[in-house]
Amino acid sequence: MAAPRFAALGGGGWLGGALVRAALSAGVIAPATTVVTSRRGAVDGFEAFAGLGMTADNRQAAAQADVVLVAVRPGDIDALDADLSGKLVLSVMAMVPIDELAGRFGCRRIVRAMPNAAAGRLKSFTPMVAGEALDEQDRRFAEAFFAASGIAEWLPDERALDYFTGLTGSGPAFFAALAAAMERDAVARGFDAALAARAIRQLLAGAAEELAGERSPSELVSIFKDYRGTTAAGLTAMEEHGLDPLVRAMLEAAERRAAGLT
Ligand SMILES: NC(=O)C1=CN([C@@H]2O[C@H](COP(=O)(O)OP(=O)(O)OC[C@H]3O[C@@H](n4cnc5c(N)ncnc54)[C@H](O)[C@@H]3O)[C@@H](O)[C@H]2O)C=CC1
Ligand SMILES: O=C(O)[C@@H]1CCC=N1
Repeated sequence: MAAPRFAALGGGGWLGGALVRAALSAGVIAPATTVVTSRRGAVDGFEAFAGLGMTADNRQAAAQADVVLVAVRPGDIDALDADLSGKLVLSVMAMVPIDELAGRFGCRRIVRAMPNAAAGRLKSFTPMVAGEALDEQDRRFAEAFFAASGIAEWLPDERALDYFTGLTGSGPAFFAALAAAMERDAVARGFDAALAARAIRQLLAGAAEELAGERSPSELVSIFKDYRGTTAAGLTAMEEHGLDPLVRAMLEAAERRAAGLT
């Protein structure tokens, strides 16, 4: 697959930058045919990719591209001046549906994708939804682009993407919140904050590797319950204090926000 002319609008940001660097490193796009836009016109983080273009001019960058990534925050979309008609558009913006993208930017070939904060570590889970006008080559390109920063999978429709926006898009923050709560508890019990921080970071790194192994999360929970020891006591307390309803409320709130209902 030859590298297309590519423009990343807002590509200097956290997520856009991670996606573009991953795709450049994987050879899905090429520095000489890629332009990253930012408000200032130049951003750090692309030093390894000689020949890559940078500009503040979204309209011009998009006009010269075949494929356009839109990676600004939803609140910045009104100020985004670009005509994307005739382009393959990849949007990672939460809360901006395909119909709205088509209406604002005049595009028809649209992929909405929802990577997560692990994209920079090439460990994103990235669900994608295809707009109606996509052809097979567009689908293959989107798969290659998002697979460069993790695992990319198609979902059937935007309702499913709204749910996954909470589940895996926001997911890293939910684990961060649990870890931060454990850290706060240790500090409240009088332990040194730096010690608590080191302990929790190592705990998370180890637990993540273990959970990515052969045993599923529910298998691991069940194995630990069988000991009828300290872990089982803590797990039972989690259940008794409403773990499942808490998780349901958390994911429903994120989903409703993704769907524009709150
Ligand atoms: N950070 C995350 O974990 C995830 C973010 N997203 C979506 O990705 C999008 C970007 O999020 P982040 O990268 O986290 O935000 P960010 O704030 O780091 O990046 C957005 C970038 O767009 C730039 N920008 C704003 N207006 C611009 C304009 N008119 N022209 C050129 N550049 C402009 C900003 O200066 C900034 O560098 C959001 O729409 C968000 O919903 C989706 C999934 C996960
Ligand atoms: O919080 C947000 O709105 C975006 C979408 C998923 C992760 N970050």
